[in-house]
Amino acid sequence: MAAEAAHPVDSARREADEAKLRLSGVAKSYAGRRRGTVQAIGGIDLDVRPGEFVSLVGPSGCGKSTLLYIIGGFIGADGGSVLCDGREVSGPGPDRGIVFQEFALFPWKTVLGNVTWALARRGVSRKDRPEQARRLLSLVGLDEAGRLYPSELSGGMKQRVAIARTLAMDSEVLLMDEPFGALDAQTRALLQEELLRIWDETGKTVLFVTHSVEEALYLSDRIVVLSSRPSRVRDVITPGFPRPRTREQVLADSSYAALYERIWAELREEGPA
Ligand SMILES: Nc1ncnc2c1ncn2[C@@H]1O[C@H](COP(=O)(O)OP(=O)(O)OP(=O)(O)O)[C@@H](O)[C@H]1O
Repeated sequence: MAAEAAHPVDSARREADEAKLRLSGVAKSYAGRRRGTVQAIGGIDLDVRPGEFVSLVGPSGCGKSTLLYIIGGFIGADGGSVLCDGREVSGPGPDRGIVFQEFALFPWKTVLGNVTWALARRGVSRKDRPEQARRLLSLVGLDEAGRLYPSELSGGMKQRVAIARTLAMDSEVLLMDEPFGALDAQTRALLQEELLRIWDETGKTVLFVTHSVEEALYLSDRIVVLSSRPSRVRDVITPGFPRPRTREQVLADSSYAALYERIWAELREEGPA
């Protein structure tokens, strides 16, 4: 006997239950000193599934960073709700790690010290920290750099340490705010490849803010295009390039050019915030 087709309402409910992150009507305004109230986010609904890689693109100033900080629990929303694993987010938590564009390392600690700090915060025993820190540094390609200080590192190396430190927290959700925005093109391409490898190895759920349509297309399962301020979800694109993927395969895919043009056309229409 043929299997019964799932009832559409049941499958919608199951998908919702499985959401790692669930944003419902998230809104945020800032009280400006000179400009009056700035309504940054107008009401965002979005579900992110466990292990999914989702990118957020949108015009400058539309509230992408704000949204990430709300999900991280660093600032509160004025309206709506954010659920992580079905629990309301009310502040920062070990289930959500954040990587910023600016590397935010402790300059007085070595590379190893920066990563060990995060392991200590997570409650890893003193005995196990050096071994785990070395494993994480190896994962981001920094086996030899443990004794160096941040001032001795290139931008790309600093960002690798920042990623290792966030991985040390072992958060299931990684919130990444233009993590490669300050890097040169070659380093950026290398780190994109490494991020995909790490994501594949660790199964993290990633929400990734970027200004680069190429980057979003290469990395993501889904791309969320936000409108200009007060931002809403304007479009959600599922590129569907096979995984594991290489940049060359993605660029050569017959649907790449049309997707690229579609996202750019939407961003052009929205204009700057
Ligand atoms: N602390 C704040 N106080 C007042 N206004 C703020 C504050 N933070 C952000 N804003 C305003 O809220 C809006 C959204 O800012 P946000 O940095 O979240 O946008 P973004 O999409 O990440 O920008 P970009 O693409 O340029 O990085 C902007 O108009 C910004 O000026």
